[in-house]
Amino acid sequence: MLIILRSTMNRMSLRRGASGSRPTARRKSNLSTFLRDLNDSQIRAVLHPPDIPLQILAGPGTGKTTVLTARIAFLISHHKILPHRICALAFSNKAADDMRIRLTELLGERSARLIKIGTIHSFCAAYLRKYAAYVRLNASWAICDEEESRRRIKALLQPHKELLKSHNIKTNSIDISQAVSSLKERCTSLEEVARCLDNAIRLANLDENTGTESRRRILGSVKAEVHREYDTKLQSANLLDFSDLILYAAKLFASNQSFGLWCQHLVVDEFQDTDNAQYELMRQLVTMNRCITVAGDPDQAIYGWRSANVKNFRKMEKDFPLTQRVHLDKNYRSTGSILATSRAIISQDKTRISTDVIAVKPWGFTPVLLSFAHPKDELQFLVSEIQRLREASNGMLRFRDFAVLVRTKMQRDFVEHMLQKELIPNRVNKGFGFFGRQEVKILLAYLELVENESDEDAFSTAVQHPARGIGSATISKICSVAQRCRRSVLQIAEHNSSAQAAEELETITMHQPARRGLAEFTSIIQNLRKMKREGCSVFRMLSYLKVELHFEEYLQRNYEDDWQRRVRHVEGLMVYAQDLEAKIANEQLTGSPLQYFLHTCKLGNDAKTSEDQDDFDSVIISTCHAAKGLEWPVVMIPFVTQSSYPGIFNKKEERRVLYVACTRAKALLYLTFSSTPSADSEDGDTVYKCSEFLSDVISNESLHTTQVPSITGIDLSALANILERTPP
Ligand SMILES: Nc1ncnc2c1ncn2[C@@H]1O[C@H](COP(=O)(O)OP(=O)(O)OP(=O)(O)O)[C@@H](O)[C@H]1O
Repeated sequence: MLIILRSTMNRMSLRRGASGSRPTARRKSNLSTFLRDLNDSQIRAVLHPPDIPLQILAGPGTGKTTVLTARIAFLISHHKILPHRICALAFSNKAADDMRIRLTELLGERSARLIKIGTIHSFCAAYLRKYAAYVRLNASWAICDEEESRRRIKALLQPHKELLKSHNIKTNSIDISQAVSSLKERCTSLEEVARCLDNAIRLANLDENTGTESRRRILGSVKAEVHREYDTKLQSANLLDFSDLILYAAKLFASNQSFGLWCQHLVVDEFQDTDNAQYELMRQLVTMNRCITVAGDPDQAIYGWRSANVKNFRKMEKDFPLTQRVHLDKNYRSTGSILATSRAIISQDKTRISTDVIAVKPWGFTPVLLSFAHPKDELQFLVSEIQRLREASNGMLRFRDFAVLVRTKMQRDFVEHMLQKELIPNRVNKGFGFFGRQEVKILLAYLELVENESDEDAFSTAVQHPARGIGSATISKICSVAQRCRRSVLQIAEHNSSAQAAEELETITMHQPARRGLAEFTSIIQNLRKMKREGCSVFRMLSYLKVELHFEEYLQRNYEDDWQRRVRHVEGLMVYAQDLEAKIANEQLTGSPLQYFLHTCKLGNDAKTSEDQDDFDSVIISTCHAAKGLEWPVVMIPFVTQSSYPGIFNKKEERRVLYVACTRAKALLYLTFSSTPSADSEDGDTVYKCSEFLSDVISNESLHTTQVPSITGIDLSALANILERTPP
């Protein structure tokens, strides 16, 4: 079969030769040159017939993403599938951006722009903007992000606290938030969620038991009631959380199969991390054409805590009985020694489906494993090692070639603080994203209220920043009036609703300055609405806000230490708005530009910002989860103690987390730990042990060393060879 496939490629090259330097021909040449560099299994996956469902199963660094990109290019250029009839779902915005960049190189900008590439959430949002009415959504619906969702659940849990306490039941809003999203991610439809909630509440009412059983049911009933109330409140505020996006889109596709007709091929990366609801949506999307390609690695399934279900590989085989598999087994990223050490970690799990890989690169430098007395010494060592390697490599290694991967946010802050103290340029890789910064959130809140006047959260943030003498007590009274009178919170604030509401509002005690402040606030919102009606761009709305709120002075007054940085973030937001406008000018936009902008911000916390540009030379600090799909020449993993890996979490999944982290390294890997309390512990006297996941590494001397690599002379050439760089 491969001979036939290779001859297809040759024909493509021949055609290129005949047609000279025409752009299309050049692109074909790009693709055929690209295909020529792939190995046999990769080629088999790229050229697999489009109408036979395909699973690409492979370990880390084996080229899954590379192959998916080439497959899309091949579907378009060889099988003549129109670009806009292909849907490619990536796990993150960054991964989607990278895929589009690679496809632009292979197919040219015009074709690449037409392919529907994005995260599953942004894909759902686009559909729901266009067809909101089909699933009974108000057209101006907005997105409730994780932070807001948690805040809402915390408030709803409050009234149940007494009951829980009286039964000695310990829980908190984080547990309940997780239960809410986990139920939505496990279910495959909104109806199923409703049925599960009904059942939980019915069971609790039937309960006549005492003791543990009774406590379990009370907790179940509280979870279900909070969940139900949370959903009702979201509905009345015209909001969808991230899980709702999937469930509503699934409802849309289930309601009418023709919605999925356009999709002639669905491509899914990181399939191991899809949950049940997402799988169901994908299944519905391809019900008609049944053409689907997925790629994934069960060893890299690290989102089980978010209900990702690795069994979806089997489910797919059942739903699409013709499914075939291609295994990729050559790792192009890491050296042999890094892979061997990583394998010693993951192979401890005897129940895993083995997807072992062979290193294409040489054995290289043995991973460094070191213990320290204290975390400060540990980080000090990493800092001096970064400096030493940069200098010793004569500039071949730059700051951006180093990544420090951590397990928790507290560890991340600790590392960030240390690097800053030592004047090492650094940046945090997603997670605590750009759109979560306070100054950005304030401006977005004003715009959110313009788009959705029922958004109480946006109202609360906007009306209090800058301060107008309106406190949280007044805000919650305004919100209560809105709920009682069934009006939007903005209508109440504007005195622009029923006589009953006006009367109720008069009873709220507000000092004169606060009344004036509220009037000024509503007039700003009115002006913004007028701008929106007149078709003003989001950029102009932001410019207006910046001036009207004297925002720079506000930041200067309130953030003495770092106001300049915050001003830069505001400028960054405005550039983002401008870029997006340029982008949508070429696209068929669904919904209003402002709604599109706001949805993109909510879904784009991991999107590339100006700081992410390749020319920004800084050490990356990332959680292991956020490092998925990425790679760096040097990876340092501090705090590899038993209390962090696995800590209190699921052992199998945490082992995979450490495995994913190690396999991000191309040439050098450092694993360190300290015996005194780790950065995320307040536990003064405990002695920490090295993670049990490293026991097989420790017992095998060929898999680790306590000597740091010398990278002078011959070693420097070896490093250059591994990284395919020119030695200095
Ligand atoms: N045939 C090949 N020849 C040379 N390099 C390759 C080949 N295939 C992939 N690579 C390189 O290997 C590295 C890993 O590829 P890619 O990111 O596509 O792998 P992956 O399987 O998606 O990785 P992971 O699942 O670990 O994120 C990249 O630097 C890529 O350019």
